[in-house]
Amino acid sequence: MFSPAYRMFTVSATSSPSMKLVESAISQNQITVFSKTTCPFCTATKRLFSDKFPDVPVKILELDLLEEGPAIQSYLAQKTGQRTVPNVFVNSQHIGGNDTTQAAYHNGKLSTMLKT
Ligand SMILES: N[C@@H](CCC(=O)N[C@@H](CS)C(=O)NCC(=O)O)C(=O)O
Repeated sequence: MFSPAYRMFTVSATSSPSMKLVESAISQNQITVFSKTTCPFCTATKRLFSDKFPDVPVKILELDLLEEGPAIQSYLAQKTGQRTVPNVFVNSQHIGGNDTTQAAYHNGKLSTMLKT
């Protein structure tokens, strides 16, 4: 029914190393930030979590330092519709970028999610 090329695409799209890395990071950590070391919005997000939620560990993946960074960014775009960093997850839920993360802090959503 499906051509071999279609099957190859489907298999790689559902079991790629970048997908596994992303899915395991967000399922195993309360907070995951996909970041780049050169990105000022990422710095603001990381600072928010370290300043306001110092007791909650944050998993940070710096995509510009990882060989699989571009593949991770592509998978995140496919998963969330968001191509930019930072790309933030809390309790496996997609929060968004820095703007939405800052807003979620100011409206109390982050505190509720992190029960602090
Ligand atoms: N409004 C976004 C801005 C994010 C943004 O522009 N990030 C830049 C890096 S500073 C980006 O992802 N550029 C594309 C890329 O690095 O691939 C937010 O609040 O997160």
